[in-house]
Amino acid sequence: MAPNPRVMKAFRAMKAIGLNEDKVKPVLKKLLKLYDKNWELIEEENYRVLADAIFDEDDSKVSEEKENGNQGEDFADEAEVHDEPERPLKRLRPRSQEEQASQSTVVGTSLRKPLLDDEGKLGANSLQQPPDMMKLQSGPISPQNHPRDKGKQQASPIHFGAQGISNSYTDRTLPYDSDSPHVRHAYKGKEPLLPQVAPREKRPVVERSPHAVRFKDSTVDPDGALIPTQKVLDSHALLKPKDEPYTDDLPPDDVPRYETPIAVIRPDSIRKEDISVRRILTGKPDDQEPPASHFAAEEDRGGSVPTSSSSPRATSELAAVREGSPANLEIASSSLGEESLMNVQPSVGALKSSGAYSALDVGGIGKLNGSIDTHCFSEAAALQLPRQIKSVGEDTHFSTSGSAESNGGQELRDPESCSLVVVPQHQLMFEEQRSHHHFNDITKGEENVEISWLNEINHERPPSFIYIPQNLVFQNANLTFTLSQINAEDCCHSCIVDCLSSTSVCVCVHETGNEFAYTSKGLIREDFLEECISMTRDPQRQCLSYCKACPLEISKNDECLEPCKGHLKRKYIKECWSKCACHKRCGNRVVQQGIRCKLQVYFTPEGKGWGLRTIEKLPKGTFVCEYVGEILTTKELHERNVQRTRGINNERYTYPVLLDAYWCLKGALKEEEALCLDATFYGNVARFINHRCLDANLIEIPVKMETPDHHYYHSAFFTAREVNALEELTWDYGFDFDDDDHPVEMFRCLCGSKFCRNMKRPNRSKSSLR
Ligand SMILES: C[S@@+](CC[C@H](N)C(=O)[O-])C[C@H]1O[C@@H](n2cnc3c(N)ncnc32)[C@H](O)[C@@H]1O
Repeated sequence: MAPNPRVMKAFRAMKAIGLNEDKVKPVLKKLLKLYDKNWELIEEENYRVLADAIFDEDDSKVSEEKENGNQGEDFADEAEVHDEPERPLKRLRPRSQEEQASQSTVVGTSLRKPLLDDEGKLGANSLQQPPDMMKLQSGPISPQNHPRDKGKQQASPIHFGAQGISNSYTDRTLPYDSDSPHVRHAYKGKEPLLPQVAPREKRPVVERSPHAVRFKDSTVDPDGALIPTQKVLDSHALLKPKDEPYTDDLPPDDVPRYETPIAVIRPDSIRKEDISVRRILTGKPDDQEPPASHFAAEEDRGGSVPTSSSSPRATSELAAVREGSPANLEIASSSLGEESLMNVQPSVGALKSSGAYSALDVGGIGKLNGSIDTHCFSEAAALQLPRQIKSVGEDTHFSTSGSAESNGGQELRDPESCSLVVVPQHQLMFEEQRSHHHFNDITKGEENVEISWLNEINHERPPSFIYIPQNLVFQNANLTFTLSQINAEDCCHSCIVDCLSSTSVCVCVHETGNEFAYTSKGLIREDFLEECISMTRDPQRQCLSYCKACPLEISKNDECLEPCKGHLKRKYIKECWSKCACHKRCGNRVVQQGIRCKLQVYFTPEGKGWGLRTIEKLPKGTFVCEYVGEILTTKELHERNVQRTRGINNERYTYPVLLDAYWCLKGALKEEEALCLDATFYGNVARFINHRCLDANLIEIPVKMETPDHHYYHSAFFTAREVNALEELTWDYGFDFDDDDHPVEMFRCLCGSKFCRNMKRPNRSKSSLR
């Protein structure tokens, strides 16, 4: 006779909580008798009464259990079960009573280890639990977190407490009924977090417990969270007597370690009030996300998200990314600081098809083979990635009722629906470490310092560009940095270490009036700086020179060559370089040392887009950064501008810097010598410096280094005054806003300076016009 499916189901439910058939059979028989074969009563609440009865029996009548355990009996025929009424093993009580009972009735019960099923798999919820959690379970269950209080309870993995546990079934275990939406879990001593959401402890079980079993095949936990499960290769490693207590001891060396990753993907049903959601933002304007500062503040409060550096996880992780659908990668962290992170390793393919790929490309992050470490969100905070995890809960049909049997993790395994990237533990650890601190570094590690970016205003992310720390020739620029080109008289030979403190006269200062531009503290000398500032700002002191045939005008290829509009003559700095005898750290080498101050790219609240600010106070004369970009000839620049106006390559452009300080010194420049820098596609952090009319806090000063040719030099920014921490760094682009002939479209100036030259700006007050 075919086995009764209800019996089989009861067995399965009990097996999931570590009760084998031998134990279940006799009790089930009794219950059937007792309830007059009313299966509904037995099946109710995931066989609660059955489990309770077994535990009661277990606790009080060990010997009786043997007697009742008629293992040979066939449950297929329920009619064979005695009709004789018996004392109920456990009465179904009203909830209030049950709660009381569970609070008061604490009996010692040994730990039960989840058993393997027939296939050698662990039960769907057979997650081990670390000792700290076990302890928590030994306390009384409170009405607030009573598992039956739907909407308040938090789910838990199937497990048993480490010490004495309540005799209440709900207190000690939770049968996982794949068909039942009523999954109940007890989590004593914890505030309930979410309805239908796996508890914090559940996800990172493997992470927290080095010897925990790792799972491979995906299944869905009762809360809809995805829990990959693993077929255990060596089941002996896990086959232990059911009642054997858990141990914290590491498994012996001969026990195979299961390195297969575990990951849990949460549906978006997570209540935001219950958790701190660290979300990788979408580009969607309607997606309201907490600002990055919120996250940072949360961490400052000893928040729940540890950094990877402080708590590297003990396992690899796995994540599902739904191809082709925008998604939301989330990190959830509870206020309890329990479960904290989700490491997401979306496939590059999936990212490419979404907005994530371009997001990752910012600062070259995408080069990290698509690995996203969401740890870094304490720093990164607002990096935008597609909504992927959200769709896991909604679109990929992961059952929130947790039907492992019905889903069986199929969605995860289905290449059509999800793209899984399984990252071996060692690799993840490496990538984590590698990417954690660099994830939000817009320089992608190219500078001495990391430069984070932050958008507290909206969901825009920094524009895509390739970060280069030094200028690169685009194509036709005539630049040769040969040593032979550098004359001996342009280099210092008698300086030993630091030219600034050298007793001999450094020849490198010949060009700059026999005075170094720098102080021993690495700042620009006050008088040098003031001279530069006044030559730039003071119209009386401005010295313009005019080319006979201006390269800028020639590059326009107009039929009628326009006269030169004039080029500002400027002071410049000459730094020592490779052919000099001094030390690399010589005081006359500042710009070539690269960025030293703490900077941040941030989204300006005034509507100027992204901007650059300092996050530390900067003294006057501090070198901030160089303007780095592609070195173009003016002709190449003109061609780019034409393309932009025609809508080709018309992304938001930066304003190229003309390297024109010496144009008039050499007579007519050859086409390939008239140079400029364009940071639109390749550039450094200077591309984010916004314009401010006249009283900008940065001044740009030409710096000569490796080439004696005047047509090429470095363009370096120094602070024109002391700049406070968090102040935006600005630079006067030198625009004439009324020049309709400007090669690139002029923006409406929002600099806020009382000297603003943009007469058409909307908020210009009459007083400022006077
Ligand atoms: C070199 S980029 C600076 C970075 C730019 N804000 C961004 O988001 O990438 C120059 C562009 O910034 C904006 N911008 C710079 N200064 C501005 C100002 N004072 N007022 C309004 N927009 C400004 C303009 O859109 C301009 O085209």
